[in-house]
Amino acid sequence: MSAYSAVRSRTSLLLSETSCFALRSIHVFRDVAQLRQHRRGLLLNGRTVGLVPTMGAMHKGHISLARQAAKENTDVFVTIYVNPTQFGVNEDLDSYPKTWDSDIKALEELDKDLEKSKSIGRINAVFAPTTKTMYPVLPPDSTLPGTGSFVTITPLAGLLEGKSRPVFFRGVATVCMKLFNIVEPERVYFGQKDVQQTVVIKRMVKDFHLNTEVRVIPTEREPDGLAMSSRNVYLGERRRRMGIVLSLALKAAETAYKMGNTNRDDILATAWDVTNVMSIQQDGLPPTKKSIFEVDYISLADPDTLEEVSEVDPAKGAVLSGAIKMLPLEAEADGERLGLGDDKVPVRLIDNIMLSPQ
Ligand SMILES: Nc1ncnc2c1ncn2[C@@H]1O[C@H](COP(=O)(O)OP(=O)(O)OP(=O)(O)O)[C@@H](O)[C@H]1O
Ligand SMILES: CC(C)(CO)[C@@H](O)C(=O)[O-]
Ligand code: BAL
Repeated sequence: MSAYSAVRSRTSLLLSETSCFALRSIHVFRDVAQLRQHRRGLLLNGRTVGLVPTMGAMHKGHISLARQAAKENTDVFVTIYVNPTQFGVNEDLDSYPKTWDSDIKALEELDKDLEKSKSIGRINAVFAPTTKTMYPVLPPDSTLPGTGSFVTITPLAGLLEGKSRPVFFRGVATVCMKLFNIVEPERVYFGQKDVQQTVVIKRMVKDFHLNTEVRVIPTEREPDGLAMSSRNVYLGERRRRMGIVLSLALKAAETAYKMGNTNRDDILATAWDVTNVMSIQQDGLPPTKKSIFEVDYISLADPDTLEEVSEVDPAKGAVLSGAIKMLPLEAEADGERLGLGDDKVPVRLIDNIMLSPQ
């Protein structure tokens, strides 16, 4: 076993047994009290904390959030917690990818890079709580109306993603309120990819007078335009190729807007043309070649309220967003590279483009 993997496996062991330990320069906390004590020390030394909430399964999108946080704060705290209350009862909580060792490795590599580049900020801590820590009184409830202490942000939480995932934003707002209360960060970092989440969190911070600044960081994409997402590991080569349909559709609609079109029907028709053509093409293929997807929604909405607009106000711009479901493959082709779960898991992909004010 290499020295590195020895450290890593020791880490996994320690994670399950202790409440706080240090990985080279990064502190790992499991409990609230130790984290608060550590955070208070930073505050007394005039240091600032940027919080990056994640569910782990790190990719370049997460790293870009942490990198930005290190530009604007002396210390970055990353949380890794797969929050049960944001998953509906039939959603993918149990199969959500968990990659602790490679997550920590990615954060350590980022931290080394920050040290080399003499960044003002460094990765200071990882908070990886247990569910008993995050939900200390009642077990997490994913049903509606649900029992427990929740933060609900209406009507925002019921729009767009909220129509298909009715408990999602209640769970997100609730866990983020807990994380913000525990860490008391100067700034919190969220990705543009989950645009509705950023709008919900900004509303929560404003309505509850939370003493933190919400920073939204651009979407990291693969070279062909697919938004990076932890769930992309479920896409084998065939579904992965088809996964770009949403970003292509949104790009086409953005082009219509940039050419001066502000009418909803015209802008959205451009996006639907792309999804319809690609869908018809797939329908004509044999089961070993096709990759079928369903469009959940394509939306053109106000950037603050996320209510649908019939005309883009050029002074304000709009959010163009969508969600598709990549369905399981009907049949596997010989020698085909499959994704995690052998392409049998339906995968929800979301994406958006901000139509900027003109
Ligand atoms: N491609 C991306 N670019 C920038 N930020 C991202 C990207 N993907 C995720 N993030 C942000 O990282 C944070 C943590 O997200 P999360 O751990 O859920 O990863 P994810 O890739 O969004 O996973 P999922 O597959 O569940 O959508 C969120 O603020 C999210 O918006
Ligand atoms: C913000 C978040 C970490 C809350 O669990 C999650 O919704 C995510 O990863 O985007
Ligand atoms: N990235 C948001 C978390 C989720 O989709 O469950």
